[in-house]
Amino acid sequence: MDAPALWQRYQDWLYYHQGLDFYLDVSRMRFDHAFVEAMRPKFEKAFQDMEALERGAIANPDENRMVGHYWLRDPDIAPTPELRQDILTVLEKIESFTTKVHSGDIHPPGSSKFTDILSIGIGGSALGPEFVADALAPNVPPLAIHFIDNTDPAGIDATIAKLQDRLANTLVLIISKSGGTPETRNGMIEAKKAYESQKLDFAAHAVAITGEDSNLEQLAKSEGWLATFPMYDWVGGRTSEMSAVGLLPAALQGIDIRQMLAGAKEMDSATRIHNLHENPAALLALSWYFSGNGQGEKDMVVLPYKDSLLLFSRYLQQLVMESLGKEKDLDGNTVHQGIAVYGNKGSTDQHAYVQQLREGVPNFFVTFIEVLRDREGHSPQVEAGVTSGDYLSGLLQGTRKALYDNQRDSITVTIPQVNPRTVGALIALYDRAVGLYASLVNINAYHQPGVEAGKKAASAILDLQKRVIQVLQDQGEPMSLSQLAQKAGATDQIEAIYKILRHLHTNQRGVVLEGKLGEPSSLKVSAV
Ligand SMILES: O=P(O)(O)OC[C@H]1O[C@H](O)[C@H](O)[C@@H](O)[C@@H]1O
Repeated sequence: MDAPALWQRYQDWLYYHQGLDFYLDVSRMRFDHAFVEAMRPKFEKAFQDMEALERGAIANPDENRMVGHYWLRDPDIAPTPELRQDILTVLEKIESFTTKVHSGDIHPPGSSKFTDILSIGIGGSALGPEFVADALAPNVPPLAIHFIDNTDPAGIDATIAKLQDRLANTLVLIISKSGGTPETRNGMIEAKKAYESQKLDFAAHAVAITGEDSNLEQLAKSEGWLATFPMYDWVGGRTSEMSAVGLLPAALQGIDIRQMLAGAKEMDSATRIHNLHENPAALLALSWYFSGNGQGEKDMVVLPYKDSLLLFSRYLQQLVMESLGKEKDLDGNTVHQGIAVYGNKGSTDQHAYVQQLREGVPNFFVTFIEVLRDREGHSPQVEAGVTSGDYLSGLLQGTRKALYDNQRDSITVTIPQVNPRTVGALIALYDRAVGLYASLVNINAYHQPGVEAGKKAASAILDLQKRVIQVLQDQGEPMSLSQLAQKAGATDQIEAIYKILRHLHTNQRGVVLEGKLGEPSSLKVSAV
């Protein structure tokens, strides 16, 4: 396509939302008129599916649940007055709790104010709060946030060490919808021990955000924690940023959550429109479908050209991959759907892997996220008439062109600046694009059956570890791995036993391995 034709295509497809000052450009996705026409009936169905979902249909049939994250931004569209009231009540509770924490009305036992937050959660109970904190927390927030989002002991130590001197003034948020995720429970137990080691009352510092009647809620109530906030079964973890999961930590950091909700609500209205051309989420879903042939054949590389949006790619990775990565479609056919998502930020990544994007395997499309406002205040010149921000902007345009010239497609999302409204709008845009795309490819975007397999296998390994330790303790003599496996009744799991023992041995957990470590059959194992 020559330059005038490309400029015309750009103008024909440019989407602009006046209220949000938001642009979407899909002109560098090479779909043609025939493709768009062929997709129209599929989109009509997708629009209707989304309408039914918003009206309260069981859009997550496998878990027999409604899908209501859109109601959080506009409680008036909740399907019943009770649900509407629940949403409003929680929002008021978040705001009044936050006001009291900021004023010192709610304070830790030994001092006048909380200064820090330790947020413990994983997956959808971490990625949204982490992204929003990075994107929006003021430089000097009323409370500074820290995260434990794994069961890595060294990672837990590093976070607790940073907080050691301020633990007495740290508010701990335990976030888990199910209230039973082991990584989160482990983080909580370790945090509790850190409090106890300083003779601090953990309960007086702890807040739970969790589903009704979960183990975590029961624990919080029985121990008299500072507060609990509910999570509803109709909000999925990966779409929970606008529930208490995301709003409470954001509000405590001084982020304007009403603006986040307003931006999301505005984008929700814009993405409800039954018209491909006028609906930015539909344009995204159309582009994804085109690029990957409706089968995820190409990866989505997300490149925000703004440091504060770095974690957006990681946030989207869960939203897109956990929602769309499914073995079966809604009719039970095996389809192995999904779109792989990765990315960090531009221009930094241009000095890392963009070489491959330009010249290597053409198995991706890029989404550039452009932010028009460079910074607050004046920019110095780095060359005559040129600022650092001009460079960032030029590098984005240059990469987009260099990729397009080499048959690599891209989408560009443009926002005026990073603020609570635009971040809310971005989250809402992708919520809807994922929902529409799921309808196009006929899958349930709101469950995650595949995650269970790894959890079950991990719990079987921990059971095996207990059995193996018991056998070792009962047995006085050193044994070979195969003898041990036989006595534990697990001859088919000798490799797992070897790995368990190697880990216990390294951590001096009462197991000694003798022999050549790289030759498992030479090893003798005993308890000490
Ligand atoms: O909030 P939780 O119940 O602790 O769940 C935390 C995360 O873990 C699960 O395994 C799911 O795959 C995620 O969708 C979820 O967000």
